[in-house]
This record gives sequence, structure tokens and C-alpha cells, in this order.
Amino acid sequence: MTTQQLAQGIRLVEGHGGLAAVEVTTPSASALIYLHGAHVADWTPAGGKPVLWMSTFGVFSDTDPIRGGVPLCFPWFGPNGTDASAPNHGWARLSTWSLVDSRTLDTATGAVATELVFELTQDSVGVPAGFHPFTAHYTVTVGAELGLELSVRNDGATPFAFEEAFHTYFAVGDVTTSTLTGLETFDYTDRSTKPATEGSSLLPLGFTGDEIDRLYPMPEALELSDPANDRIIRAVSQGAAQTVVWNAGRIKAAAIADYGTDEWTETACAETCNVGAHFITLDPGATSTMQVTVTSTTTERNTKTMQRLSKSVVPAIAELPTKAIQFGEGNFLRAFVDWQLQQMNNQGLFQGGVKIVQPIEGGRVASLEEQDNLYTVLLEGLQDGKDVQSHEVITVVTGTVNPYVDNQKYLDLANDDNIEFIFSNTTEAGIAFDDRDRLNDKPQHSFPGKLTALLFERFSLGKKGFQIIPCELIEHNGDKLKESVLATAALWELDAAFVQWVNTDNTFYSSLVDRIVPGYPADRAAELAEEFGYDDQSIVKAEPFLLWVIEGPQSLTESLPLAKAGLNVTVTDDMTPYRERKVFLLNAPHTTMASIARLAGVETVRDVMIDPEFSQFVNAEMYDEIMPVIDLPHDELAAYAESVKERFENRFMHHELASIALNSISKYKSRLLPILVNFHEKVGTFPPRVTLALSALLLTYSGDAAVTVVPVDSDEVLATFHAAYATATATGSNVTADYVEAILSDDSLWGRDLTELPGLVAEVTTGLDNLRTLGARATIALLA
Ligand SMILES: O=P(O)(O)OC[C@H]1O[C@H](O)[C@H](O)[C@@H](O)[C@@H]1O
Repeated sequence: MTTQQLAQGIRLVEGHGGLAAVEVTTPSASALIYLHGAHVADWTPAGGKPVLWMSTFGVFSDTDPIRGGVPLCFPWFGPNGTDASAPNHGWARLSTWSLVDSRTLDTATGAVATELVFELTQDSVGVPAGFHPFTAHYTVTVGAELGLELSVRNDGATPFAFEEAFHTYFAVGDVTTSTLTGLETFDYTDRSTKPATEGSSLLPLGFTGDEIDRLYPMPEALELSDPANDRIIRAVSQGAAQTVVWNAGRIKAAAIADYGTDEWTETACAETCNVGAHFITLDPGATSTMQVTVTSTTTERNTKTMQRLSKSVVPAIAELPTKAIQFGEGNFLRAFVDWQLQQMNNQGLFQGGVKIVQPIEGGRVASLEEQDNLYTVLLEGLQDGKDVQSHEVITVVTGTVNPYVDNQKYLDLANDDNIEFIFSNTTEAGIAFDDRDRLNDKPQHSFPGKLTALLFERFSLGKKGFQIIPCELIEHNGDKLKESVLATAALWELDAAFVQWVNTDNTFYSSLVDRIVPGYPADRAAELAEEFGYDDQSIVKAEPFLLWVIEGPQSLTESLPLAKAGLNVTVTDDMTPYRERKVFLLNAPHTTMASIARLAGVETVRDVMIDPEFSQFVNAEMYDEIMPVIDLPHDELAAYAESVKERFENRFMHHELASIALNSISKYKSRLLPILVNFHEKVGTFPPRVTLALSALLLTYSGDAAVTVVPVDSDEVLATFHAAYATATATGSNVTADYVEAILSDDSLWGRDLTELPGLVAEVTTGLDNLRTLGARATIALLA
């Protein structure tokens, strides 16, 4: 279109790299959109800050995607399914779109907005020759709201299938203080693991520097708090089944060329999409539309006049000798390890403080220093039958060390005879040997590299070793850390005497940690500042529950008397049963509830727990069916079961059963089937509630139109159940029994043929018939 035809306030300009762009200025906002990829690179509401983030390391050329803003992903998302050489996220963001229309609109609020329409067809530059005929129109509305709408029409004679996404990079002042709300009750697919895994979130999503790459169902609205800029960014979508939440985190940011190492703190992507199982298929001539509206609302902040938390706010803080070094300054360690050290100090049992070492370059120890290393831990939830809402200023941090700024200060820690313990949480990827590390690096790249340098310094000074307790969420974390240290020592060709000192003078414990730590309560920052009387930019919110199982010598209970301080900490020589305890007493009842209570219309975990019949059912499952098959003392199991029940009942959580129900068949296999099998071996009968959960799943998965609860599982699994049910319906007179027999004998579902367990088919069949004819509530009443 020619310049004369452009609506008012629109100019064609040359953007970075000489790329053609459209600049839009309206009374309510300004924007910049590149024709390359129809890439929205800026949207700034009048008087506000940019809402879209752009990398300062971005590459602008007609062959590269632009980092930041809104990459438009089409016709596929992520890597191409069949062609590894095809560009990530499709070619639409690399193609040249045409501006085909622009106009000024009066919006519903009376404000003026500008609408621009970009077009891409199979003839556009960048679209592969011979591609399926289509027309895509991308409408960008620039005003007090940013509107993005992609409509795709199938111009061909055969169906057209594609994926699509608005890959919105939102700008925030400090992502570690941001939370994304709207997704709390959904299960998600974690795309950061290879292969992808399933996860469930209970709480608003926070960003800590680990990569977050999750695919969720799209909620009604997504809200990203941006307390550093006193605003909330809100995205409301239509025609989009999913959202992908992505933050590169420290490690990935460092690995991406056009993404600055520290830039992960400045942005979070909350995308609007139809991908994977929700790809779009259009019949010839049909059109689909996906849309998002973004707004940015200023939040009020009372903290401007409020004093910042510091030593002058908290009088008489005792001087503490530093007894521990902690690698990692994140929310978890501060609400878990440091909070526990404080509880011991409060009781005169430890009398020590901790120095925090920032394990990677892009960290935030500086913001702790701004508050004299003080911060507040806020506990909310049920504990021992009581509603807990408490807060405490944590005073155990005696200082911080940033080895990237002052490596000598870091190595000097080796000289401090008071220091006995080392704690760490450097993310799951943090404990890994790195062959690029050298002894004279300042500092070494990896955590094991840094630790080896510190240990070597300590050894060279002729001092005693450390007790090292990692908290990273990986199995045998202590063994893995020790292996990495020894591999580093070998790489650096350090003395055999040093290796021996590492082995004999130091103890590496493995540990299992459990406490939900949602982090900074951004949505309530102003309210909390008012309540506390100070502004704390490092508040950490956590649940009251805590569990720490440490594998190693019992002598630890004396030197680190956590249990003596009343904390739920166990030192053991084998943590395997504790791992099982969590899977079987927490995750297994979740799956049972999702299978059965949903059939009775119960929606959340808390609703199950406050329902007299269902809570009694869950209780009986835990005590009579699950506990007998776990190899731990009854008292310990009972105490754990009680704490799990309280966590289930937490009124601060809204955990939807529908989200737990995702992929229930594989969950049943790993969480409940071992109980069924072991119970049968031990007792000779089937555990009735665990077995009923299987009946409930078979009913839900049958595809029978009378069942209104919808299963969410892979297409293959659903097809297997539907086919078995259809066959049984078509051929047999014993429809239910034939169906149950077909499913239980399918070892692709269960890893074995379950019909080999004598009597199981009959029992599952009875359960299914009861659930169908009596309903879930009356069926569980039969077991009461
Ligand atoms: O680097 P890009 O190709 O732009 O992709 C950036 C990111 O996009 C999405 O959010 C994906 O879920 C991530 O897996 C990917 O890393």
C-alpha cells in the first residue's frame, strides 16, 4: 500500500539492520512492527514503559528471527516434526509480510486506536515454493490495549493442518519478583526436559533462573505481575487452546547468541497458541482465528514512603560467626535452609550464620546486600490442625560473596575455621562436571569447579574439611557432587593427598527436600509492606510444611541439630523408602481422587478433603491400603500421612482434580499399581479403594457417552480404551467384563498382563458396574 493510503499516525521507517518497519503513534500508545515476520517489536502505552521486551543482543537481518517482541510462529511451533533442518517455530517469522490495510478506530472506551493488517500467502517471500495454498491476515491493533489477531484461510482443495503461536516476550523490571497467575490449577507439560515430562503447579508461577518451558491449557486470563515497574500485564486470548510459558533461565540464556546472559531477568514469555495435540485443521475454504488482547495496568505502591528493610528496622541483631557457606541465593534455600538455621538459632542450638555465594554470574546477591542481608519469610497454610499465617525476618545471613566480582573474597572463605557446612541449590543442571574449568579461573564456570577450587584452597591451608549437603532436586545429589569434584580434581591433576583429603575429611550427604515455596508474593507486596511496616523486596512465601531427609552418618544430628529444634528432618542411611513414601502417600491419593471424586462432581483436592465421605475414603486408602506396603515404621508413615492431609486441605491452594487427571493411565501405573500388586502379594486380596480407582478410570476412558467426565490423555491411550470398549459392545454379552479383560491384559498400558492376577478382572468389573449404576458416592459408601 502506498504512503497516501496509510492511516494517520503511521510511518514506514527503516528499523534496525535496515529492515522495513511500520511505526505507529497514537494518543494512547506507540508501536513498531517489522514487515519481516510481521514482528511487533514495541508497544508502549502513553506515559508508560514498553510492555514488550527486546533483546539488546538481537540480530536484525531478513534471514534471522528477531529476539523479543512478538515472534509469530506458523505453520509449526518449535522444531519441525519431520525436517530437522527446517527453522524453529516455522518460517512465518522469517517471511516478508505485506501491510495491506490500516485504519483509525474508535474503541469501546472512546480512545482512538490504529489497526494494521498484514498479509502472508503462499506467494510471499519466505514461504516455501509449492506450500499448501493459504492466506494469513495478521491484524495488529495499537491503542491503550494491544490486539493481535491471526486469521488463516485454507485456499487449497485439501485439508490444511498447522500450528500457530504469538510468542509474546513481556518486559518486566526483575523477573525474580514477578509471578504469573492464572495457571495454578493446571497440570502442564514440561518442555525443558528431554523427553518432555508432566508436572503440576499449585501456585502462581515464579521465575528463579531455572529454565521454564511449559505448555499449559489456556486459562481465561494470564496476569504477569511486574512489581519493579508497578504494573500488571494481562493477556486475554480467544481461539487459543494453550499457552507456553518460557523463561530461558541462566544456563540457556548464556547459550543463546542473541540473548544476553543476564537478560533472563528482564522478560517472561506467556504465549498464545494452538500447538501439539491442539493443532488446527481447516477444511478447504475454512478460516480459523486466534486472538490476544494485552493490557498493562498500573498498580499502586505504598512502599514509596515506606522504609526499606535494613538493620535499622530490626533492632539488636546478634553478631553470628559464619558456620556455613551456601551456594545459591534463591527463594528455596532462603525459605528452607536459612529459615531452619534461624529456628535452631532461636533456640540456642546452632549459634551460627551463613555466607551466601552467588553460584552464577547473573544472580541477585546485590539486592540482598541492599537490605543488610535481611529478608522476611512468610508462612501460609495449615499445620498441626491450625491455620498458620506468620512471618519472620531472617537474620542468619552474615554476608554475601559474588565470585564474579571478587574471587579472592570467595577463596578466603577457605581460611575461616568456624565454617563447617556447605549447602547448595544450584538447579538440577548445577551439579555437573565441566571440563572447561581450570584451577586458576576466576571463578570457575560450574558449581563443582568452584567447590573444588575452594576445597583445594582449604586443603592447602592444612585445615579440616566440610560437611556438604546439596539440596538440588536430583537423586543421589551428594554422590553426584562428590563425583564431579573428584573428576575436576583429576582434570586439574591435583595431588593424590588432596583426593584422599576430599574422601576422608569431607562428608558428602545426599538429601531430599520438600516444601512448596511460591516465592515473592508480588500481588500482595503493597499490602504486606503496610502490615510489616517496611518494604522488603526479597520476601519469600512458603507453606508451613517442610521435610528434609538427609542420607549420611548420624553424627550430623549433633553438629546440625535440626530435629532437636523440632524441625521435620530425618538423617538416615537409606532414603529410598522416603522417596517411595512421597510417591505413594501424596501422589497416589491424588490420582485416586482425580479418578473417583470427579465422577461425583467434586472439583478440587480441598473439596475432597472437606467432604466427609470422600475424606474418609482417602484416609482409609492411605492407612489401610498404602501404608501397609511401604517399608517404614508405622508412626513415621502416619505422621507423614497427616501432614499430607493438611497440605491437601490448604485453603490457600486451589488444586483442580481435572488437572491432576491429565495422563491418569501412566500415573496409575507408576503411583497406584505397585500398591495394588504389593498389597495382593502380602495380603492375598486386592486393596479395594486402589482397585476402585482403576474401575473409575476404565469407566471414564471407555468413551461411553453417558459418562460426562472427560479423560485427558494421549491419543494412543484414548484410542486403545475406545477400541476395546467398542469391540466389547459390538461382540459380547458381558460387555463390561470383556472390556475390562481387554484393557487389563494390554501390557503396553501396564508393563505387564494384569489378568494374570487371579480375580482382578472380576473385581474391577464389579467396581465399574457399581460406579455406573449406583454412582461414585454410593459406591464408596459400600466400602465405608
Ligand atoms: O530461540 P527460539 O527459536 O526463538 O525459541 C525460543 C523458545 O520458544 C518457545 O517458548 C519454546 O517453548 C522454547 O522451547 C524455545 O526455546
